[in-house]
Amino acid sequence: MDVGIAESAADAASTAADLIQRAVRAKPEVVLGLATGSSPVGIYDELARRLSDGGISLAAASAFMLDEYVGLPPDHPQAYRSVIEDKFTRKVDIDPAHVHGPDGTADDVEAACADYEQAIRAAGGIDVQILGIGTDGHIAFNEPSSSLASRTRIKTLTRQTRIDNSRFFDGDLDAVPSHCLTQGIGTILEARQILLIAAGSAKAEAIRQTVEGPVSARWPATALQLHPAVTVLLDPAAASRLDLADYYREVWANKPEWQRP
Ligand SMILES: N[C@@H]1[C@@H](O)[C@H](O)[C@@H](COP(=O)(O)O)O[C@@H]1O
Repeated sequence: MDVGIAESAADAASTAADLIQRAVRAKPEVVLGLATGSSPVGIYDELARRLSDGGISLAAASAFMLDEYVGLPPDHPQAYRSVIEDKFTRKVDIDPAHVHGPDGTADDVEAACADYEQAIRAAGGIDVQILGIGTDGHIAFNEPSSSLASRTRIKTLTRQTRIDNSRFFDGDLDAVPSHCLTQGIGTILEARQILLIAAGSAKAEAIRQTVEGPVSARWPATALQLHPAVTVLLDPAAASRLDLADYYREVWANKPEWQRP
């Protein structure tokens, strides 16, 4: 795991955009894995800025979202399909027909999840998966106790996650759906490269567990320790509980040019 502790959340987002820009230049038909939530918004803004500067084009790219609420119509402002359009895809030149998400309105949930897995495979797999992290250590919506081998499926959200996300529903906990469709941890681990971004002290414990804790379904993001190409980009507050922060800073500062994101 590469752990980068930036001076600020904005710097972390800019470093993440560097990594994605490099991947897009190497493969214009890159397949991106998109996360919702507030954490990746800085990355999306930075990519949009670079696009308008001519530094990047996503015209040949495609994308797969991590997860979706069950029961919200796709045009609901908090449906992840709408959120990703608002925060990212409408600002860049990616073809909207090439942006995919799990179907949270499907009658046959199992078939919808199997179809989603098949669509990812048919696209050749995800090249760069962007991740945030929940305060309880979830990635996508893989809540604690999720199988580390799980595939796309329906999950029940924890009360903590619904409380955390109620800020997007005017603070109304009852308005936050109780279920979601989410890529599984096994699905996420098949991405070729994974980029997790976190900021703020509320994420510090989840980050400590993710980077330094034992691999355990109690903290689902710890499964990322099993992946060979993970970059974790943090602001100082999110990194504040790491025992080995000085070591990570030293490693990052001394990376040879070819190893830099
Ligand atoms: N399903 C999403 C996750 O993909 C996201 O990483 C996480 C953190 O959200 P935020 O970045 O807003 O803190 O919560 C949501 O519930």
